[in-house]
Amino acid sequence: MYNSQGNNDSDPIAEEKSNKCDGNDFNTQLEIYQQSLQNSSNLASKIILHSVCETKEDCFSDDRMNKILNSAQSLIQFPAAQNIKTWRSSLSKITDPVKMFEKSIPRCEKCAKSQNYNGFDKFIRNVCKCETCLLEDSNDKPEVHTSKPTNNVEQIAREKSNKQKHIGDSKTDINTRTNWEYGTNENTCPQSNLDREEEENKAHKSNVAKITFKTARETFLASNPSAKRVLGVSRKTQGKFVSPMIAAQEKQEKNEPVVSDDRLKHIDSKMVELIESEIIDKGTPVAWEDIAGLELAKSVIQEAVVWPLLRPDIFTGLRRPPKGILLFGPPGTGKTLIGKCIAAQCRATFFSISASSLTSKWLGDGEKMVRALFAVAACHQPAVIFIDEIDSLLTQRCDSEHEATRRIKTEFLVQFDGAATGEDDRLLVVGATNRPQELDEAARRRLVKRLYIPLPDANAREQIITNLLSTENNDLTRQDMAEIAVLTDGYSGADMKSLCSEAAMGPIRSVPLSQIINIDRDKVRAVSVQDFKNALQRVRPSVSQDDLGQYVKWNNTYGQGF
Ligand SMILES: Nc1ncnc2c1ncn2[C@@H]1O[C@H](COP(=O)(O)OP(=O)(O)OP(=O)(O)O)[C@@H](O)[C@H]1O
Repeated sequence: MYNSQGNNDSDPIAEEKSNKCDGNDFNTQLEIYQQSLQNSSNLASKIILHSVCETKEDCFSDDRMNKILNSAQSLIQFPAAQNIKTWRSSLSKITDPVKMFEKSIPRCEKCAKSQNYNGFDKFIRNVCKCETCLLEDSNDKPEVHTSKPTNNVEQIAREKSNKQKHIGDSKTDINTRTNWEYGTNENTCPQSNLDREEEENKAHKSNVAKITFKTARETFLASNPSAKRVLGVSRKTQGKFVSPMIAAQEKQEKNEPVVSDDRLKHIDSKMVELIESEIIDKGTPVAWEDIAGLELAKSVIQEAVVWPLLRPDIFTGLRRPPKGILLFGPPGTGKTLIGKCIAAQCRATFFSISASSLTSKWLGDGEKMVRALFAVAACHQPAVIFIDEIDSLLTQRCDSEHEATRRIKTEFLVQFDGAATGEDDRLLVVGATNRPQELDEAARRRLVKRLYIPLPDANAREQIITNLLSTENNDLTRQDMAEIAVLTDGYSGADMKSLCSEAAMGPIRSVPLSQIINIDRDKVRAVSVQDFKNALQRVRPSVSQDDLGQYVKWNNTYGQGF
């Protein structure tokens, strides 16, 4: 059926086989297989080819066999161009597809001699569990046949590029060649040809084995490159013991960020790293519409800081923006939201730190931290430094003040004065406090704009309810929401959020306990007015009227006056 010249013109068996098959169907399958060689994993390709061979075993014409042989060559990933000749000539003599694959199986000598050897099966499963192979597996760095020592992974990568080239060759073969010219046109003695072929075949098989078989470790590392990391450092047999702790430290030192900006030259690189990872806020940007009410505060902020930060060329001289603003008022009224919104509107980097963490968490390093914070912010301009609870940093001086706290405070004032002194600097400090009366005079003087952020009025509360319910299934009308807004006089923005969360739990609580795990999301009923009425019993306002009086008084004395 398939003669050594590869000429099948007069082969009646081949013709008969060809007629038996549905040519289109078979060609489609082959095409899928050939495509899979380029796009799928080797294993996937092998499986596809296996099914092609299995189902169409009795209908291979020579032309189709040519195609399969070409595909098989691509599949096996030739180790080196010089082996192509031998490989093709040996494959061209095989007519039975199963034998053809057997021949292409990378196998050890022991397996090859074994009576029970079922190469095709192992080829499909890509395993060989004989002792020789297991031994080879444990020496996880096989030698390769090139002059330069390389590892298996590099070798495979190189072979992949050879493969691409080879696939191109194969396609040409399919279209233009009917003869296996490499194997048949050689003008040499047949016996010596056979011997040489045998030797070359052996060498080739061992090369294929090295490439096709990967150790478990190599396979694992190929799919998990990060697994290459080891605890501590890797050691040689004669190597000195290195503690993982020291190694980790050294590694950290090596990984230190390159200090590219002069302003960071004298700053502790670990602090820079910490600020960049923990203090720079990368949360969702806040828009003005997200902040309910507070219209006056918003318009002052827009005019005083947002526009100047966006157009520093216009806002010069007397129009130069303040370096710092203070937002004061009861807790949970949206001061942090405003800080975030300023940063988002100015497309600025938002640094958010709580002053109390400087005096507690960073006590001892607080001074350095302040210096580092301003230096990093200067490198990330435009930047907004938001300091929550600024009162705990800039309290009025007293005799009992802790030395460390006093030093942090002094450093803050020094940095604040030194910051944004250049014409092009775009740095804004936003301080927030619930206890403005505790701020010292120096702080008040520096935070030029002092804005009262009061409790939300009825309209703002209604807007907060509307915003929060927009993502929940509810059957509240506008009038219901307005009524709830009236009932929540004295609630802060944060209180309103708690109230809505509590009400949203109503429908869940009405689901019988036995169904809570399996119930369909759509079957949970909508949030109702009654849920809000129940929630109002549980969530009470957190700000007292007495406190409010103090804010109003301070606002009248030091505030912006609205
Ligand atoms: N005006 C508002 N508009 C919309 N939501 C608000 C408003 N005020 C408060 N909230 C809600 O309350 C939450 C807390 O607000 P935020 O942290 O800004 O308050 P704060 O004034 O900074 O509080 P604190 O003084 O306790 O730090 C916000 O995440 C938001 O959901």
